[in-house]
Order: sequence, then structure tokens, then C-alpha cells
Amino acid sequence: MSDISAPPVILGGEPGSFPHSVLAERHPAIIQQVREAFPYGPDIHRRLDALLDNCAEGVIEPLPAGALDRDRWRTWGMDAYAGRSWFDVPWLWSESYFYRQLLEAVGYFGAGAWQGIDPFRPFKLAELDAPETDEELAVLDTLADRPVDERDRALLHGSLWGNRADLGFRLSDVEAQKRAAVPALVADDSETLWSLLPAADADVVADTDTDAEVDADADAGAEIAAGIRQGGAGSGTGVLCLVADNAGRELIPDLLLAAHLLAHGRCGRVVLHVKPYPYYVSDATTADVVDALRKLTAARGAAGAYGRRLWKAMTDGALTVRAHPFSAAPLPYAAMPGDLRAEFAAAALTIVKGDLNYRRLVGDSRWRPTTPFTDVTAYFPGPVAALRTLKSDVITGLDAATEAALVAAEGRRWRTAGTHALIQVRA
Ligand SMILES: O=P(O)(O)OC[C@H]1O[C@](O)(CO)[C@@H](O)[C@@H]1O
Repeated sequence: MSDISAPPVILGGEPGSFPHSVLAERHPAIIQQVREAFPYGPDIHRRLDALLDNCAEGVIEPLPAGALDRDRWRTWGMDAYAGRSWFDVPWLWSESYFYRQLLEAVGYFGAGAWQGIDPFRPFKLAELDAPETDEELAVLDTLADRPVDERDRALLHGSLWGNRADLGFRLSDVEAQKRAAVPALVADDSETLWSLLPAADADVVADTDTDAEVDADADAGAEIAAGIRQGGAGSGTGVLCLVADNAGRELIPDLLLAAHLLAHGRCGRVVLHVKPYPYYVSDATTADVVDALRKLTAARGAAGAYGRRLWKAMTDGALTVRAHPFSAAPLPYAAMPGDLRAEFAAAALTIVKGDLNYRRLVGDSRWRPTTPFTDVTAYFPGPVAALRTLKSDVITGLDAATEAALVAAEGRRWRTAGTHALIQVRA
């Protein structure tokens, strides 16, 4: 193993740096958006004001004595960081704690009327209902009769590029969606990824049924069951852990990929890891999975067929949703607890989605970009793949020529603009 002694962790304190802008500009903007999205009463407005002041000038305050997860946050570093500036502690920690404090302010965990009300839900639903989402779903009809390896690639890339759909990112960077994505990946280990899963059963019929076919089927239940039997036709019995990132336009392609892998026997079961509570604006929770499935099942054409198949997969256990508390921890995955470690160890492959999960996977440190990804993820208990669009400074696993070309063309911008993407795998 080459040099993996971790370089300094990224802090948010350097004015002009990307992390600093997230703490100083994005977080106040998010407070404002949330405030405007609900008719909260005066108490919540006061608490949001206090959080706004606290983020700008104050020091990190501990969670209130009655908070149910207070002890957990103490083990995650709250005692060490309370009393210090938001800008002086690890950025991963302060950014994560901001979302926990925002939920505190809006009464998400309280005993009152706002308990359990996701402050980001209006933004997530608006995205799910956007015409762009329907356009993306309609593309599935054109894939239905393509060879399976073409569908493999299309659905993997759909899941990868779905990671551009990140509401927190767009809140602070309204131009983000307009910038063209650069299709060439900065690292592409997709062949290794496919090699970790049993070969697709090529005899399996296309995993999409058109509405016409569904209508022709007198018994919709039989159609759904047939879809699942197709899923059983391949040879894969292994578990695929899919560590989700954003809801809506990222989660839908993630679910489509899961359905495709199940349908072609490339795994026997998918465990979808989501956040236990609203986080980083658009991160997916169980409620968001249900919304995405409803969206799919209500769609026409191939998308609807995928939706029905996924719904059935959930009810019969082929697709399970998991909301482990550590999924919203302010810590790298290297610090994961034993039960989660055992789950990932037992999986044939864990696919980790998105920028935040990448930061947690490799450690939110100032790595040299050419530090091997396989070295920094050597601690991970099983084969792991990262699918990520680049939205923060951390990067590993580049070859020197790629790094040099990116720097020559864009300076540091390629790291945070959300225009580049990667697929990295440690087998
Ligand atoms: O939804 P994603 O891909 O995890 O992106 C969220 C990322 O956005 C950021 O806020 C930076 O843009 C990071 O802090 C975080 O890693």
C-alpha cells in the first residue's frame, strides 16, 4: 500500500475557499428558503433567527438536554466541538451539524405539531413534479429494446449523472444546472464494477413493459408477478448495498438501476441505504423513496412498469430500505459502527452515491489527487464503488495526466463545479 497517511482534514475557515462559502453563504440561504416554504409560527421564526446569528458569529452549541440523539452526537464529537467556531472544526462535521440544528429549530424532533415535517419536502416534490423528470422517464421507452449491456451502461450513467440533481448545491449555485456536463469521466472503473457482479442473464426479456402490453394483460397482478419472475431468472444471489444520496431526480435513476440489476440476476437483493431524517436539503429518506415509487408507478410506458416491479420488489423483500443512524453521521465511513461494517462486509458490492458520501468514504482531507482510491478505501469491509459528480474539493485516484489536464484547463474549478464525474472501484 502506498502513502495513505491522511493529510490535514478540510476546515471551513479559509475565506474565499469553497467550504467557507458553504458555511457563510449557503447555510444562511437555506435557512431563508426553509423559512419561506412553511407558515411557521413565531417560535420557529425566532429559533431560525437564532440559528442564523449563531452560524454567522456564534460558536457551536450543544443539542438541548432532552434531544433523543444527544448521546449519539456526543459520541460523534459534539462535546469536543461545542464552544468552538463553526469555521474552526472539520467542515464535514460543521456542515452536518448545521442540518441537525436546522431540524431542531423547525421542531422536527420536538413534541409539537411540526414533528416529523420535512422542511425540504416542498423543494423535493417540486423537483419530482418538474417536466424534466418526466422527460427523463420517457427516455426509458427508447431503451426497452436495446441490448442488455447497453442498458447496463445507460442505467449506470443515469444513476451517476443523477447526482448532479442536488438541491443544496443549486441553492448556492443557481448556474449549476446550466453548465454543461463533461461526459468524459475523470476516472472510470466501470469495467471492474461490472466484473464484481454475475453476468447478466441475456435471455431475460427486456425489463420494461410498455403500457400497451400492460393494458393487453387482463390481470395487472400477473404482469407484475411476471416482472419479478424475470428478476429471479438470473444467477445472482448476492446482496447489493446502494448507499443513496439525493431524492427525486437522483433517486429515481438509482431505483431504476436497482430494478435492472435485480431483473437481470446481477444480484439477488438490493439494500437501499437512505438517511434517517432530512439532511443536506435533498438527501433521500424513506418518505422520499415512497414518493419516487409513486411517481414511477403513476408514469406511463416503461417507467410505470419499472415502478410496479420496484413496488413488488419492496413488498417481497428483494428491495429493502435501510435508514441507519450512521448514514447521517458527521464522520467518515472509516469510523462506521460494527453492525454497518458487517452489512457492507456481507455485500457482493456496495455502491456509494454522491459527493458527500465520497467525502465520507475517502475521508474529507486534502488528499493529493493521485493518491490511489484503492488505498484510501482499503479499510472498507467489502468491494466498494463510488459514483459521484464532483462538487467539493476532495479527490483521489486520478492519474497524473488527467489531473494535469484538468488543472491546465480549469484551475481548481473542476473540483467543485458539478460538471465532472467519476466511477471508482475498489474490488
Ligand atoms: O448531494 P451530494 O452529491 O452529496 O452533494 C452534497 C455536497 O454538496 C456540498 O454541500 C458541496 O457542494 C458538499 O458539502 C456536499 O458534499
